[in-house]
Amino acid sequence: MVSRSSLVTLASVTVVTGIVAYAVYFDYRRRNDVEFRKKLKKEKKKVDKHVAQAETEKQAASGVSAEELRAALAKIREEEHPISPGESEKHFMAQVGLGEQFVAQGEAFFMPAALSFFRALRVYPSPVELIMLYQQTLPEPVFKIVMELANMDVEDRVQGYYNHFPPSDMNVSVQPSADGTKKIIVANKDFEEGEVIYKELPVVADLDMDLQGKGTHCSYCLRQIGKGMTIRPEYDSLGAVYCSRTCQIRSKTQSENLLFGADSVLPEDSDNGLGALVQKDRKKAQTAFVEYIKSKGRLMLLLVARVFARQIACETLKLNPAEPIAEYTKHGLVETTYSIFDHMQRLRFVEGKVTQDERKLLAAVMGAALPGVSDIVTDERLATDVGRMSYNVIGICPTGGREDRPAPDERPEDQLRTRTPYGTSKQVGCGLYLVSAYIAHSCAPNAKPSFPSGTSELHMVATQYIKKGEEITMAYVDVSQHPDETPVEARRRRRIELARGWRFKCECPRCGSEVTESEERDIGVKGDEAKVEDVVSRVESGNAGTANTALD
Ligand SMILES: C[S@+](CC[C@H](N)C(=O)[O-])C[C@H]1O[C@@H](n2cnc3c(N)ncnc32)[C@H](O)[C@@H]1O
Repeated sequence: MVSRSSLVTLASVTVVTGIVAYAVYFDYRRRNDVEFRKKLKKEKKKVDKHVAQAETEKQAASGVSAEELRAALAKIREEEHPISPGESEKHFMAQVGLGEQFVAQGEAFFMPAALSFFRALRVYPSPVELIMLYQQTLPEPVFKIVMELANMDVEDRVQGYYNHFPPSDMNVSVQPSADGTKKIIVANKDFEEGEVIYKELPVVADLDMDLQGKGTHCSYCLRQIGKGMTIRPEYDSLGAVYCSRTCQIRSKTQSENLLFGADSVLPEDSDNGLGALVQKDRKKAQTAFVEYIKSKGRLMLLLVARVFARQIACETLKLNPAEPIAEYTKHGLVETTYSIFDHMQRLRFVEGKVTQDERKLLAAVMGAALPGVSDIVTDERLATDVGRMSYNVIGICPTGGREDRPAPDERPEDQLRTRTPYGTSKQVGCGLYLVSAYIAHSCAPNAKPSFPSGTSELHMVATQYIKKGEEITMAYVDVSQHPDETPVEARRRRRIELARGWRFKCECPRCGSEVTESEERDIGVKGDEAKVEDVVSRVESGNAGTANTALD
């Protein structure tokens, strides 16, 4: 048997790697396509039949050297990878078939057999399920080779993440902090004061609730729109408006259609009339969700919904052979190396609060657009993602922000806080910026986010000379001293805001030199309560534990 702890790790690791990407499609097929289910059953039967024969041929350990496995893995990685779910399914079936044939040839063919089974595993949406099936059906040496390969593959992928992220043209890299407890952003070259270090677009962004649907700002890029210049789609339950067709199309493709639109989510030829069938339910579910988030001001829930929708959109776009995938990859609509899920998983967070009703409302919207996908909205995942979102979003304040934001009516400790040196009260909305999320707070920062194009495009600007290798910092809160404050009061305000919003006691050099012992008390937090997901810290410390030792 595969041990439970190994399976849990494997499950999470495979989720981290983004193999989950195909799940949306496969899950849909499994539920809705009788032929597909039959095919899977047939494959299992073939494998079962083989077991009886393989039982008599059981070998000892794989005995394949690490070098040999690494070379084989490198070769497999160079092979063309199927992109569309249709291609993946074909590839899966072909590789399982090949593997069986090799196994039937006997021991001398165990290595090529294992390579085929491993190729199949790489594209299968529920790898843990398949591994369990492999364990029951494959000769032990073949199973061991498959597991060794899978293990190497996952480890390389997870550990290789920071070789791809941030993209090299952003002039910064992610490095461990001096005490090794977190990750920080470091400059890859020198920057003069006032120079733009990098520009970044948000993965998701939204207007504050009071501006939603008002017609004054673009719902996608958040730009202020002149009177009479708005594009208002015919149907949109959130009341979105746009400044241009480009914004409308990007928004629709990424998340708006699935959450608040009326068009079919699947391309026409894969739709099978589903679109027309679900239209009524869709409108009802959307209206209930919109009413809820507007009345409760649940901006973070809306942003998380957009992340879910964007992930699904990435998968459904791959279903459309008429659309060149390269186009979408160029605009970041389809990720090929690491998915949005991979990125999200690594963000630091404090667990968020989500009610059962909220989960049901969102699941209903998603399920009505694409039956089957609501399963990905679990209580646990939603709470973590809402926590991650609240913890990492940056306030968008073009030209220094606005003055007419309604004062929040929650208690200070429950108010929405976004990272912005201008103060959340000045923002028009907020967004999740993957690179900027890694920047630590300082009360004497060397950089600041600005929005010179009047949109959600963030420019990280050096506010002083920054030397190559130096850590980049920004202020999460307004660190200036207001006219009605003494220096002690200003310090206390910013430290309390940091404690309430991000649950840490600021340890920046300025606080280190200014804060007296008596001021240390009463800010509501002792150390740092934020965390990264267990599986991420385990994998990053090289402790994944998924090797062939997974056998009890
Ligand atoms: C620099 S890290 C970047 C987060 C990154 N995603 C990670 O995995 O470590 C940001 C975290 O460091 C801590 N932090 C940031 N600025 C800090 C400060 N001035 N004093 C103490 N802790 C700070 C907080 O826990 C914050 O969540």
